[in-house]
Order: sequence, then structure tokens, then C-alpha cells
Amino acid sequence: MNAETTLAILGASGDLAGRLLLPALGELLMEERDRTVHLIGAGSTAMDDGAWRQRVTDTFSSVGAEDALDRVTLGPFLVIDASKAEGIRTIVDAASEGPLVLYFALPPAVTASACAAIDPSDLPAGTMLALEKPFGTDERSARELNDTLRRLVPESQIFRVDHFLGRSTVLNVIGSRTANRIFEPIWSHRDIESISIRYDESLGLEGRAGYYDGAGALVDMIQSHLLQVLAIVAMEPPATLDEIDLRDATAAVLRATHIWKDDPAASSRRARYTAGTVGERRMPSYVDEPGVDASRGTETLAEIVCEVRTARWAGVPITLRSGKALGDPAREIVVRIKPVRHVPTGLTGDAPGTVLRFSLGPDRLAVELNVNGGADPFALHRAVLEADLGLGAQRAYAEVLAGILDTDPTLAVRGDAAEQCWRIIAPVQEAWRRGDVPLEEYPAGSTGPDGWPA
Ligand SMILES: O=C1O[C@H](COP(=O)(O)O)[C@@H](O)[C@H](O)[C@H]1O
Repeated sequence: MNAETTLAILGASGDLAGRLLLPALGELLMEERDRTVHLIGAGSTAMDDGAWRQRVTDTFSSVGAEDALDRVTLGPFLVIDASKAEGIRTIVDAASEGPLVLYFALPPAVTASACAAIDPSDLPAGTMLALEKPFGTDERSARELNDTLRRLVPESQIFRVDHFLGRSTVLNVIGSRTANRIFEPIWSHRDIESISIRYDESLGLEGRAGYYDGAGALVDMIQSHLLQVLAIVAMEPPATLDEIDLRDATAAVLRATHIWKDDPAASSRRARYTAGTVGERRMPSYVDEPGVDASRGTETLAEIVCEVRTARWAGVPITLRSGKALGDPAREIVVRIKPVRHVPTGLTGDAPGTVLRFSLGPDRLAVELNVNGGADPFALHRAVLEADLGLGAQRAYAEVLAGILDTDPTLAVRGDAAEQCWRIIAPVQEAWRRGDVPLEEYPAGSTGPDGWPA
């Protein structure tokens, strides 16, 4: 664990800092009682020190982390212009001894111009840069952003934050698939029929039109989080879980990932929600949400099918799907194993393939398999073995934040991987732009458009 780190949050008065980052810091400090942090807020509009203190206190209280406040040395809230080199200088001057983290909790375009404005000689040795997704807007801009960042600090000090990499269930895939002799030898096209990674949400836009309407489900969830999950599920088992081995393995599998049959029109679907009811909640049509520009045709549900073109995986469809305002939302990684080739004559009933279901909230692992017994002792039935894995989604951010404060980028997205994720989805974006894939509709609260399997 690093000695007292200065965590400077740019955009400290914004939504991301209040909703995710500060609560995650509170949770982390509650769990790791030896850890202390010097916290600096920065933003473009003034906040007096009392209001800044109150914001930190309130967010810590909201996650039951009041006791952690005494491990935060609260620095000032600095009013800066992040697009000028002086902005960062002001922060550096206010930082204490010890490592400095500049956490850009800002819209991506603002982060990119803030990073471009930094004079590298202003950064103390060891400075870490943490950025929120999306990293660029396409492969080229991601490469440019990476060049900008690497001009400032080495790759090992750049943290492209993806909180899905801190989710306990995503990390649990590594142990489940590599540390069990029943799964490790079958983890390939020989035994696995298909994989599906799905993250459906009942939440709608929640006032985020400014960002989401320009992103849509494909970029917001698939380009970023779900491709990272795919990389963990499909990577070659690394020799170690250190930052080099793990990130080499995930980057290699992303390099081999392509849209199924190179046919984005047949291998992708998109849709957006119309008015409906999710649980008790009445939701307007996506296009009637405040701030939405209907002419953009933004999708709120996206699905793509990929293939990892390696000896291990070629021929296995891997479906990634995510959407908003869905009823009965499934959030899971489903690995379908092929059925056995022959069941002894005398056993009755179907013997579908075994299914592993890693559920991403609540965090559970379920193995669905065939057993026989009951009134007819030779009748096959489905049985489910379940295990609770859970620490929950909020802990995911804390896990990623711990890595940043400890200068350990293992759970951060490496620059080349971020570029690959844009490369993978580019053919789908082009096909959608050309109008090759219709934008379907589904009522909020349903499980998606008619004809899409639930
Ligand atoms: O990054 C994002 O993730 C959330 C889903 O993750 P969760 O851990 O909050 O469930 C998604 O709602 C949001 O649109 C996306 O930007």
C-alpha cells in the first residue's frame, strides 16, 4: 500500500464524483483502515471549502463510511481551467508529499484537452493519471489520446478506469475457469458451444442525455465494459496475474476478436425503448427524454456477435448485449457447454448441455446440469448448483480505485486494448450508419423487441 497518496479529482463537483468515485473512496477507506488519502477537489466553478467538506461528508455518510472521514486529509477545492497548463500546476502545488493521482472525472473531450494542455515537466515523478471511459471516440482518437498520455507518464501510471474489471464476479471467472480441473480442460471450442455476456438494466436515461445520446448502448457498454469481460472469459490463461501477464493476455485476445463472419449487418441488432412501465415506474419514450435529439437515432439496446479467431475459440459465437429500461433484466455471463455425444439407452428425457451462469448482480455462480432420479429413477432432470459470490457493484469501483492508489494498473485498461475495442465495433458502427441494420423498438419494461430471444 502506498504512503499517503494525494487524490486530486478534476470534476469533483460533478455527477461521476458524487455518484461513484467519492462513495467508492469511502468504502475503500472503511475496509482498509491503514490507508489514508489527501483529497483535493478541482473544478471550473467555485465551491467554498465548507461546501466541499460537506459534499465529502454527505457522500461518505450515504455509504455508511462516516468513520472513514478521519483517514481523509481534506485539501482545498481549487477552481481551475483544466484546458490550461496552469490548472494542473495549481493542483501540483497543493499536493502533499507522496504519490499524486490526477483523476479526470470529466467528460471525455474535456479530459482529452486537459491532458493535451499539461506540461510534462510540471508533473512530479510517479504521477498517475486516471481517466473515465470512453477513451477516445474511435480507434484513431484513442491512439492519439494514448500518445498524449504516454508523453506525460509511462503506461504503467495510466489508469483507464473500467469498473467492470473490479467486479468480483468478473474476476471470479479467472479462478473458476483456471483453478478447477472440471472447467480448465474444457475451456475451448472443443467443448463450449457458445458464450453470452449480457448486461441489461431496468434503469433508463436517468438524466444523462448529454453523454448517453452521443454514445448509445454499443459504445456505453459493449465497446468498453463487455469487451473487457469477453477478454477475461476468453484469454489464454496467463502465467501470473501481474499487470504484464494479465494485460498481455487480455490484449492478445482482443486483437483476435472480430465481428462474426465479418458480417456486421447479420451479426448485430439495435433498438430503443418507447414509453412503458418498468416495475412501478412509468417511463417516457427514449426520444421524449429531456435532452435527447431523436434525429440521432441513438440505440438503447445493442447486441453484437463476435468470434475470437484463435485455435482455442474459432467457431464459437460470443454474443454481447446490453440495454436500458428492460423488464426482468439479465446481467450474466453464460457459458454453454456442448451436450454429451451419447446418453446410455435407458436414461429418459433430454440431456441438454451443461450451462455455467456467472451472474453479475447479485453475484452468483450457477451450474445447470443433468441428473436423474425421482419417481422414475432413470428420468433425467435439470438441477442447479448455486454459489453466492457477491460483494456487489459499488465494491467494484473501490477495487479499481485501490489499484490506482497503489500504482497497480492490473485492473486498468491498457492503451492498446482500448484501441482494439474501438477496432472491433467499427464495422458495426459503419453498418448502422449506412442503415444496414434497422433501429427496432421495444416498450420500456419489456425484455426487448419481438423476436429477440429473452
Ligand atoms: O459505465 C456504465 O455502467 C453502468 C452499469 O454499471 P453498474 O455497475 O452501475 O450497474 C451503466 O448504467 C452506465 O450507463 C454506464 O455508463
